[in-house]
Amino acid sequence: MSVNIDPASTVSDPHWATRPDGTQTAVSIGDLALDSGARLADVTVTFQKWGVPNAAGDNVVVALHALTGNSHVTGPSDDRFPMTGWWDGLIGPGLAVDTDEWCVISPNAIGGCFGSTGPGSTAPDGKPWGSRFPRLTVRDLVRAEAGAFDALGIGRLAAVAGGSMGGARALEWAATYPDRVGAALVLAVGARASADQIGTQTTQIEAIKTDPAWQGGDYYGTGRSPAAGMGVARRIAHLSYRSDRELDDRFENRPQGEENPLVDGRYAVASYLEHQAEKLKARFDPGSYVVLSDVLNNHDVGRGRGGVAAALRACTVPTIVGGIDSDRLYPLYQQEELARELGNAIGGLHVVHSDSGHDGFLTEFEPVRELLAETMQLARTALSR
Ligand SMILES: CC(=O)SCCNC(=O)CCNC(=O)[C@H](O)C(C)(C)COP(=O)(O)OP(=O)(O)OC[C@H]1O[C@@H](n2cnc3c(N)ncnc32)[C@H](O)[C@@H]1OP(=O)(O)O
Ligand SMILES: N[C@@H](CCO)C(=O)O
Repeated sequence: MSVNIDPASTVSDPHWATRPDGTQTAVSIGDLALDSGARLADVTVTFQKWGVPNAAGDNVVVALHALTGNSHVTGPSDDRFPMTGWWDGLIGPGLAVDTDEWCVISPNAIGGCFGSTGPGSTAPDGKPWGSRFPRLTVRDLVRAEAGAFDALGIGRLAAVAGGSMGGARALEWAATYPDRVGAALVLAVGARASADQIGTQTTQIEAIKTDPAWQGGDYYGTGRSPAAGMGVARRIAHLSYRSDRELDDRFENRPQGEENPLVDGRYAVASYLEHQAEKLKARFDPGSYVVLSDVLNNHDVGRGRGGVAAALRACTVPTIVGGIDSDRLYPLYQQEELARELGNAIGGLHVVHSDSGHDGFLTEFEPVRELLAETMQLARTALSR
C-alpha cells in the first residue's frame, strides 16, 4: 500500500489559523536546499494543529513524530489516520500541553507518506519521485519545518518536543535555531546515530530493497509494492523497540495458540511480530520507510559544527533530556551524553522506567506527561524573560 494523505485544507484557507480541531493543512515552501548539496523541488509540508496562535504569536508548541508516526498526535483513529494519536491524552484542553494556553502544531516529516513531500509524491514532471527522491538528513527535515513555519508567519516556537526520530528533530531544532526555540523535550535518542543503530537500520533498508517488487525504488503506479520486504524490516525494528525481558515475560517460547512450531506452526512472538508487520503494511509506504530509516542513519548533531561535543555545548536552549531504562536501541548512555554535554540541560537525565524498551516514549503515559509538563514550565519561564 502506498499511503499519501491529501490534506483537508491549505493555508490559503483564511480560517486555517483559527480552526483548533486538528484539521490537516498543507503549506508550500518552494525548493529546499539539502545537506547533500541536492535541491528538493516544490516541497509541501502538511501539519495538524490544535488550539490557536495567540495575538503575540508566541504560544506555538511543536510536537514531532517518530519514524512511522505522523501528525496525528492526539485524538481517536479515523478514516484518514487509522491509529489513536501517539500522545493521546497529553495534548488538549486542560492536559499536560493545554491547548487553551498553547497552540500545538505537528508537521509530517518530509520523506514520509502523510502528505508532506516524499518518494511517493508527484515530482514537478508529473511522475512519482521514486528512485529520484534525494537522501535526507534530520537537519533537512527540520529546515523544511522551519520553512513551513516561515510561510505560516510563525517565528518563535515556545517549545519543541518528540521521541526517537521526533527527539532527533527536536534536538536539531534546538541546535539549528537556538534563538527561535524557547524550550525542548528530547526523548529516547542520542546526539548521533550509533554503529548499532546504523547496522540494524541498514539491514531493514536492505530487506525492503531485496524484495523484487522494489524495482529500484520505482514501484509507484506499477501495482506492486515491496510490502513483504517492509514486513521483514518492521519485524527487525519492532524487536529493537521492545525489551528482551518484556518479550520473554509475554511470550517465552510458547507456541501461538494450538500451532506446533516443530511441525509448521509459529511461536507466539513470531505471530506478534507478524501482526506488527501486517499493521504497518496497511498504513505506511516502503519507500518512505527506506528514506526515513536513512535519515536516522544520517543523524549527527555535530556534523558541520565541529563535532558532537562542540555542537551540544553551543546549544543553550533549556532542554529536558529523557531516556528509557530498558531501551536497547537508544541506550541510556546516549541520553547521559546529551544531559552532560548540552549547554542548558535542565535537571540532568530524566530516566523513564519502562519494561517496554524504546517504545516507552509512546507507552509510559505518566512519566511522559510529567516531562511534557516540565517542558511547558520551561517554555513559560523563557517567555517571561
Ligand atoms: C511517535 C510515533 O512513534 S508514532 C508511531 C506509533 N505507532 C507505532 O509505532 C505503531 C506500532 N505499534 C506499536 O509500536 C505499539 O503498538 C505501541 C507502541 C503503539 C503500543 O504498544 P503496546 O500498547 O504495548 O502494544 P503491543 O506491543 O502490546 O501490541 C499490541 C498488539 O499486538 C497484538 N498481539 C499481542 N500478542 C499477539 C500474538 N501472540 N499474535 C498476534 N498479535 C498479538 C495485540 O492483539 C495488539 O493488536 P492491536 O494493536 O491490533 O490491537
Ligand atoms: N514505534 C515507533 C518507534 C520508532 O521510534 C515508530 O514506529 O515510529
